[in-house]
Amino acid sequence: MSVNGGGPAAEPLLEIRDLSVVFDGFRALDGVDLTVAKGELRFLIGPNGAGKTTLVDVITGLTRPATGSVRFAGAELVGRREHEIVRMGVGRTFQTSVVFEELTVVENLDLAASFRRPLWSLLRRRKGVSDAVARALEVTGLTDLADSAAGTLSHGQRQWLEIGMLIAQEPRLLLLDEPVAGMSKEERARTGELLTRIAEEHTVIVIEHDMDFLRRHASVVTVLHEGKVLMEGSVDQVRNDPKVREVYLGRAAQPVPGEVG
Ligand SMILES: Nc1ncnc2c1ncn2[C@@H]1O[C@H](COP(=O)(O)OP(=O)(O)OP(=O)(O)O)[C@@H](O)[C@H]1O
Repeated sequence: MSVNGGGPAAEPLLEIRDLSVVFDGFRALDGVDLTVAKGELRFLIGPNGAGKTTLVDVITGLTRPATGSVRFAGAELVGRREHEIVRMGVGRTFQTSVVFEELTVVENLDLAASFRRPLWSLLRRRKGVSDAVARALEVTGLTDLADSAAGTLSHGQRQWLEIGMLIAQEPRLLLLDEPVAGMSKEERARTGELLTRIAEEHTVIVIEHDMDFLRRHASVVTVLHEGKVLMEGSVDQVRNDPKVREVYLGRAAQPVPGEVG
């Protein structure tokens, strides 16, 4: 389905075709097709167990699919190791924190940045912070906290640091898993601005359940359900789609998109 108003098709960065993942006979993903254009900020939603995390796990090389292909900037990712995929420019956040509490904000960013740097450049003495670290500090708004220990940050600041650690690796594609979970209203608003800023220079895929956040910040939304793409469209199209409403209404514990936020 075209969701960009019929204009010239943007250059695809991620092209997923016929992707299936089977766990002990159970199809966690079942023939998923997904195309994300360069520079897009794409939201991925779906009820619990829809396959969102599994999809990100396949893109990042953590899980091997039974069938299908994942092409990133024209190169096949299926069959590659996780660290190789990171080096190719795909970064992700995890639901569990990867921040070193006793290190400062800038030290955490520097460590993350060094992950993609060739060994010879690590052996050279560097003065001050690298461009990638300086940019990550600026984009996340953490410059004033650069020398604070990560362990002293608030929950929101810590989430921004994790996003900053990804940016410091200068990925072309960022995959963020529920970046506003547990955040205050102000922190959510700041995170929305942060994502919009990041999407100016990167392609971003965000798994997010928070409908209020989606209404404010999402443009294109892909809905997964039982391992399949149920639909793709604008927030309004998704909210008004009878199939999507049924999927969410069928699960009393989850809000219908757009009605509870
Ligand atoms: N390693 C695994 N072994 C067996 N089943 C798994 C494994 N990982 C995921 N699953 C199953 O695959 C389905 C999809 O899980 P997944 O975590 O991708 O869903 P999700 O959309 O991310 O859900 P949530 O919103 O709850 O995180 C679920 O039914 C889950 O139980």
